[in-house]
Amino acid sequence: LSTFQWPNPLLSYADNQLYEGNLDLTGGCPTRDDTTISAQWLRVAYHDMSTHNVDDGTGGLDASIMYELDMPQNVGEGMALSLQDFNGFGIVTPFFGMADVIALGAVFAVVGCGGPVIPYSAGRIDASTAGPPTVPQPQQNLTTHIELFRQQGFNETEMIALVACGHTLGGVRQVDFPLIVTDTSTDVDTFDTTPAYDNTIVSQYLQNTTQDVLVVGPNVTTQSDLRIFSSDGNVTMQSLLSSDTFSDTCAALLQRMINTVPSTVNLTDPIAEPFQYVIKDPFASATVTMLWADQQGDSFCPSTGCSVQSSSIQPVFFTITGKAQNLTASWYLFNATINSTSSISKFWFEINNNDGSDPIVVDNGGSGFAIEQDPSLSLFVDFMRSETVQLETPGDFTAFQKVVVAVLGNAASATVSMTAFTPFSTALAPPFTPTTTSISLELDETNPPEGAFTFFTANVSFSVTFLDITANVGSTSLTVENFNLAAAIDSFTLINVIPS
Ligand code: HEM
Repeated sequence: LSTFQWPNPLLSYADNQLYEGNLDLTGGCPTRDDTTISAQWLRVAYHDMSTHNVDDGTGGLDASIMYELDMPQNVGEGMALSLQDFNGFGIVTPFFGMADVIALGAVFAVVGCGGPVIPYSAGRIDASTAGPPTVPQPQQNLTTHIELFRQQGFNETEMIALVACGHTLGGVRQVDFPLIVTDTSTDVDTFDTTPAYDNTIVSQYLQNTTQDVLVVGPNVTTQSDLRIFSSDGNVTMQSLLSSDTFSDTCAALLQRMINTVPSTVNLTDPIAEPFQYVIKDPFASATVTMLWADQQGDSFCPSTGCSVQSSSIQPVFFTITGKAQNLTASWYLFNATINSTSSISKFWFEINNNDGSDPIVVDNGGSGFAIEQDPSLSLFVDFMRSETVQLETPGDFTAFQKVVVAVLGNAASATVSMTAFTPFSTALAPPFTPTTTSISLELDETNPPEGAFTFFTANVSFSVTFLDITANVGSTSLTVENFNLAAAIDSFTLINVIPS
């Protein structure tokens, strides 16, 4: 059973991205530009983190890499390409920025090529300027590398392992490092013979069969992997010959790497398993019931709560992160009709195994899933009245969301507005920054007031994913923050307008 306390928008969103999200480009460890997408994503995460300074707590994984691509240490087409991938996913939100996406990318990179599942935390804060040029470069000496890794928070042993944990993927690109890869017929000289996230980088190094050009390349000055790997007499590399040790060591070090953030930033607890799924064992003949209580003072529901059984069950399609953990799960869906006068104060669930055992109560750690409401002023997005409108004229297709907001209270005199968040940047190159626009809502002519509710509406573009909605009545103001429009539109009515 889950220990996750609802509501927690950041943890919920991170959990959803990790287990059911869009970042699934790395499954099967696909090749791109003669390296792998995973290699490109992991390198971005390391370079972004490399601006950390343990001495003053500044820098770290903060998306400052978006402003650092012209620094020589960040050469390579994989950098801009990866950031374009991340922008294109459109998953940044007002509370989940590019730095969180870069860190999530590292998790997907490693698991996509068969490596361990790195427990993921969210909550990074995006920088708006470049950090210092502190990414290690191959021509620097060992003393410099030890000092750069110390500044990033890693000791010498950790430095050796972390480089091996990185250089199990990808390789060195000839056009960017012509003095390291001298054969101009080579595009990318890979560090080892397998694209997989495995310890071949270690075994081939120890067997003297390595092809890593940062070990055996023609230029002694740029043999940085050789200097680093051998710096403790190969003791650390020997320990990584065990694939379990390699996997565990890399998972721990890469988790620390992606959690290296400015000291002012607080990350969530790590997500090591999906906490939205409270039924852990397959309950073959289980019945799942949703219960709810009405607002205090009203007595529409019996004291045991109103209840409804799940109306349908859908399979959960897990990302590679879930698949790597051998997870299977189902969504139980509910259709509850709630009395508009007595309303709802909280809901919870009961799972009955139908085998004579006591039902399992899922009630958010005892408090229930509380819905806060102020009877003098409340608002919500009305999923039933909201529409996805598609206009199909020959040669032209436009679509938008008609968002309908229900306002309870003295709504005739209300003014309603919203801030719309668009995650995608239309820039062709980094930095990619989201945009917000202000929209005022009008009284909805097509939906006259009903019960105690008045309906307001505005059209928003398809690229908008999150809304902050504010209603003002007299001196009272109410804002619903971070409404996930992208998730809601699945439930909107689809209207196709095809002019004759
Ligand atoms: C002294 C430290 C390091 C040096 C000097 C170094 C240097 C390099 C160089 C020169 C490349 C070739 C880049 C290109 O051609 O695009 C490279 C690639 C790469 N590095 Fe490092 N690196 C270091 C540490 C790390 C660490 C700690 C990680 C991650 C944990 C890492 C991850 C990667 C990855 C995944 C690639 C392959 C990129 C691709 O194939 O697109 N490196 N590194």
